[in-house]
Formats: sequence, C-alpha cells, structure tokens
Amino acid sequence: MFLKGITLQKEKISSYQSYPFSIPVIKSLVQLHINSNVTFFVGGENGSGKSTLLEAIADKCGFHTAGGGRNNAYHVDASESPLADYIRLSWLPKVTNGFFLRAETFYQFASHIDQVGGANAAYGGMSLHHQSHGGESFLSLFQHRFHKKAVYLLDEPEAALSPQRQLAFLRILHNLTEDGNSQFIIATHSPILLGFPEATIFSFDNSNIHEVAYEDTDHYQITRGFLENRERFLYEIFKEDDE
Ligand SMILES: Nc1ncnc2c1ncn2[C@@H]1O[C@H](COP(=O)(O)OP(=O)(O)OP(=O)(O)O)[C@@H](O)[C@H]1O
Repeated sequence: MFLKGITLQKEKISSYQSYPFSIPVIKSLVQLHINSNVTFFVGGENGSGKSTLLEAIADKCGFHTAGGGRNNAYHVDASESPLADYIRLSWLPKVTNGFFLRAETFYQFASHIDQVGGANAAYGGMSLHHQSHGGESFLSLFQHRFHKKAVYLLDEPEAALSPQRQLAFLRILHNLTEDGNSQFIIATHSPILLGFPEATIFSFDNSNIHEVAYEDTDHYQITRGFLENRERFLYEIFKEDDE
C-alpha cells in the first residue's frame, strides 16, 4: 500500500457555494484514511461525488485527468480538477507509477496506444482495437501493463466488462495486490467487483464518506433481492407506478 490518506485542506476554501465544495461529501470531508490495497467508492445515488474525488486524486498524482498515466498525455481534453489544489495526499512510501482509467475514455486511450506504437508486449502484442471490443482490450491492459509498484485509479471499469470479464478482472486484481505491490482505488456500481475480499468499501451516500460492509451496500442488497425473487421484485416496483 502506498497512498494512505486524503486530507481536504479546508483552510484554503473560501466558499462552499459552488462545485466541487457544494457536493455534500466534499463539504463534510476532513480526512480519509486508506487501509487496504483495494478501496472502493460507492454511492447508491448518482452524482454523489465519487468521480470528483477520484479525478482530484489522479490530478494530484500527476496522471492525465482524461484517463491515463504520466506518459499518456494523449489527445482527449483533460478536464481541470477544481478539487486537486485543495487536497493533500499522504504516502508511505511515495510512488509515481500508476494509471487513471475512465471507462468512457478507454476507446480514445486505445487509439493513442496505437498511434504511439504501443501495440507491443506491454499491451499483449496486438493493437488494443483488434482485441475483440473494449472488454478484451481492457483486460489486456490490466494483464500486461499493471505490474509495477503503482497506484491505479479506476472509474467504473465495469462499463467495459461483461460479467465473466469482471470475474477475470477480480482474478487479476487478486494477483496484483496479494504481494502488496499494487494499490487500487475504484469507483464502481458493480456488485461483482465490490465482492473482492478484504477490500474497504467507502459509501458516498448520506452526505458523508463512511465505510460499509459489502452485504450492507445497496448494490449487494438490490441485486440479491432481484435475483432471489425476480417476479416479486418486479411486481413491487411496477406496483409503485400503478398507485
Ligand atoms: N465540472 C463540473 N461542474 C459543475 N458540477 C459538476 C462538474 N462535474 C460534476 N458535477 C456535479 O457534481 C456532482 C458529483 O458528480 P460526480 O461525477 O463526482 O458523481 P459520481 O458519484 O461519480 O456519480 P455517478 O455515480 O453518476 O458517476 C453531480 O451533481 C455533478 O452533476
């Protein structure tokens, strides 16, 4: 583990009226202690601030905020992270290797790798575009590039992964983190990814960031309820419309 904590430097903030400080979880953030090699950010409600915080961490790490590593300043407009200047990262030890990946920019990222001749061993020996759709190239990236002491920041990686590939991704996550050489922070809505053992899950619901057990997440409970009794579940939600 490398990144141990994130502190909001409140003394620098002059107003909480506008983005990003108007987001409840950012407003209430003091310090977030990271204590696992795999940390998840979840929020039942959309727009709870997960991407905002992840992007600020990426910016602070020096990663391209459109998604990518330090040397991947490819042409997708990097968004300014208005939060980055207001957070402090605590490291032990500090690492500079790593990667920020956003599902929606993965396609552009694959193009960039093609352009710079990146279809080499680091990416599985073939163009990412030629590896049957996003899902496979995505896994190829994890398998071939993620092997150094590094911190990886992933925003909804499940968007490019089928359920089987999410399981394959869990195996890669296991292999990369068991020796402590890699650290991941992942914003996700996937009940499969969240099931990674010994991960810490931080919920962004109810206006503050707090740790939750896997079984207590909405993602687990809703998926379980749905799969266990789909007919009943659907009856209940359709009934709400009819009332
Ligand atoms: N650049 C911006 N300027 C102003 N408001 C923004 C900006 N980016 C995001 N927001 C708003 O900030 C809030 C938090 O957004 P964010 O994308 O961080 O949430 P999230 O938890 O990642 O959501 P989701 O689960 O839908 O991906 C949302 O209300 C969003 O509309």
